[in-house]
Amino acid sequence: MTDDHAISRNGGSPTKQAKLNSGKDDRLTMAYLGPPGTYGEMAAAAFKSCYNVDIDLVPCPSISAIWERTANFHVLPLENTIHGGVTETLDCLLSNLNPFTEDESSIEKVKRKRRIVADLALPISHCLVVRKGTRKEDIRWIRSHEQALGQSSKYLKTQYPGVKLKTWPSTAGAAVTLLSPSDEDLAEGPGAALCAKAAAKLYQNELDILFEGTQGISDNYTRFILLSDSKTSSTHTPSSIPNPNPTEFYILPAASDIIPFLQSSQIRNIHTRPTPTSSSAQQTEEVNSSGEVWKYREERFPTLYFIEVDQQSIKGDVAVKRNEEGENKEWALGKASWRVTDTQLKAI
Ligand SMILES: O=C(O)C(=O)C[C@]1(C(=O)O)C=C[C@@H](O)C=C1
Repeated sequence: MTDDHAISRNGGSPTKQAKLNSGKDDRLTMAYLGPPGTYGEMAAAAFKSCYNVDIDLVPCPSISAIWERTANFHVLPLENTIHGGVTETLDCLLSNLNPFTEDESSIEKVKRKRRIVADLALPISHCLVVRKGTRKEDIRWIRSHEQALGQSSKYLKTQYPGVKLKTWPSTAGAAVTLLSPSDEDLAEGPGAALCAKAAAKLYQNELDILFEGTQGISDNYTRFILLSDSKTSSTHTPSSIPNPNPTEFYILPAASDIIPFLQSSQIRNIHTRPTPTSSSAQQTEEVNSSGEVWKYREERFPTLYFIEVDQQSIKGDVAVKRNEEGENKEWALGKASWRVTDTQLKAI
């Protein structure tokens, strides 16, 4: 597997990237969040195990780098039991609603064709790791992915009040920074990282686990989604059991677009994200009684909606509406038609 820092410096090995970009290499590729020891790596291994063909795992240095990477499959964390939606993932998915432009680059066209095909719920438990010899009372800062810090916020507030929290694109990447600290880190004193036990084990000669389970509860899960383009999903079928109750995903540009879904189906989930550059902002304003120009909420706080709908509950109206209004009104982002089960996950 490629070293994460090599990727962040070089954008991946030139030969491999050239092959991925050219599409001439027949081998299938799956982009996920590296370096080794991330939860994303575990999710990718689980999705990969459901295919009967060999798939090259392509580690990427951040969630947005996964989205920018050309590959047959993309593995993204979507939501977490404690900390909710993974904002970087939602922003990547919602960027598919950007207005189409004539001079759109080929990667933009490729990104528009990606659809969600499967999901899994990975159990998440974080370890607090330090360089060997560092004691609890020495720790001046703690680094991890925003989600791991958020999931552990109660523990961090009570056990490490006043300690500086630093974000990093991945949990395992945060642990790696302890191995060769930057000048800035050294100046701030000894630090710690939150990561999976798998990452702590990879560096067990250099790192110690000071505490296991910083998220505080045992039933903590992160849901990962698998995306692929229609050509890949039509030619490669997973061996996993189809989801008996699949869900469909949509991006909606206005809150009012949720109404037909509310009337005609069961909504399982709604995530919202601000979109300052969104074309959905309405250019309407009126003068209020004190002569002040009142701008509508949509204009000052433009928002996109990512909704998940129970497919079996969708009644005719939404289906008809979909055909009538097409992709200008709403964007279908695919369907989780299969799932890696908890039993399959345990076996990996
Ligand atoms: O940093 C990692 O190890 C990841 O796989 C990312 C990620 C996330 O984005 O939510 C995945 C699972 C955990 O919730 C923490 C971090």
